[in-house]
Amino acid sequence: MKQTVYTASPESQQIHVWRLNSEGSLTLVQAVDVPGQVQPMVISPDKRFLYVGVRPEFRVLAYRISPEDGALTYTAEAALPGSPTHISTDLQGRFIFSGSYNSGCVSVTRLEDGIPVETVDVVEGLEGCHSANISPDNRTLWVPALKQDRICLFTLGDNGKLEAQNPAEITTVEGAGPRHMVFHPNQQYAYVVNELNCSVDVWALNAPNGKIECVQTLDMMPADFTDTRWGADIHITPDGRHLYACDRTSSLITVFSISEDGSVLAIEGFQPTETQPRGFNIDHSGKFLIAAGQKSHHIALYEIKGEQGLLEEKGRYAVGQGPMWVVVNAQ
Ligand SMILES: O=C1O[C@H](COP(=O)(O)O)[C@@H](O)[C@H](O)[C@H]1O
Repeated sequence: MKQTVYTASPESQQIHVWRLNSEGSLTLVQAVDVPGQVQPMVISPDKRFLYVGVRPEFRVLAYRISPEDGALTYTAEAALPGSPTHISTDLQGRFIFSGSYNSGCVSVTRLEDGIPVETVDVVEGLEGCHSANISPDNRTLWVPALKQDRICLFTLGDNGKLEAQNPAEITTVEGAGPRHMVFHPNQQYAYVVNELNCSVDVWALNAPNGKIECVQTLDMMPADFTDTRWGADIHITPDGRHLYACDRTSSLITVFSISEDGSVLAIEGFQPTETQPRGFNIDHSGKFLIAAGQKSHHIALYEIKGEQGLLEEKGRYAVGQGPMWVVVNAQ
């Protein structure tokens, strides 16, 4: 398996393309100058395109990915109705979703043979909208509205229209601030990092009462932490055994183990990382984690070790200014 890591650095308007070597190192393949401050990124399900959200002119750009070395070639773009805070696609590569914190909306952009064409729906009134996450059955879009302590649930139509479900939302405790989330590979649980109180909620997708239910809430900070909580990102290994979430004030990545059925998390340790880790990701073999330091202007590569999934640093690399998003492609 050939793997490529992409990092976005909005302050220097660059994407860095890295080959992930199997022994645990990165080799720079390309530094791409982007026409705008590049923030969120996602790879198309068929692995042919990297989509990136840019500002101050709100757009999604599509870069074609070279099957040889992962290098990028600018291909197309489409306008977005709000500043892109997070972007993702549906599992069939028919639509791009963009969540906008500052504009308080989520939008759907139609793709034609991988090319972004037009906005087909916008839902407003989602204060602090921080991400858009399609469920493993490609049917329900989960959209955390951080400032409203709720996650809105929409059914994705074949035409890309979003229809509020009944019930239309699930709610966190007051002041939690749901931000990013991931699904367990067994499709039974979702894990949400809450930015403002630095907790992680475990949501059962098919609770016995037929509802989506929060079955565990865990404080992700060390017991003696008293500073301002500022959670950011969350990722799970492909085998569903380990979960990681980061806090930007402490520059820590919290390491969780996950019970066999996915329902229970336990904290295994805390990994100090690059300053202000706003984004990180895990490779497709589940062996490596790459974290971006928004204030250190470096990324760090870690090996995921043993039963507990603790992290061992393998190297750190200078990137552009203000790196904040990491995605990994496997070809
Ligand atoms: O994590 C955060 O994100 C929001 C939105 O970010 P933006 O990059 O889309 O402007 C930010 O305003 C908030 O302060 C921060 O904690």
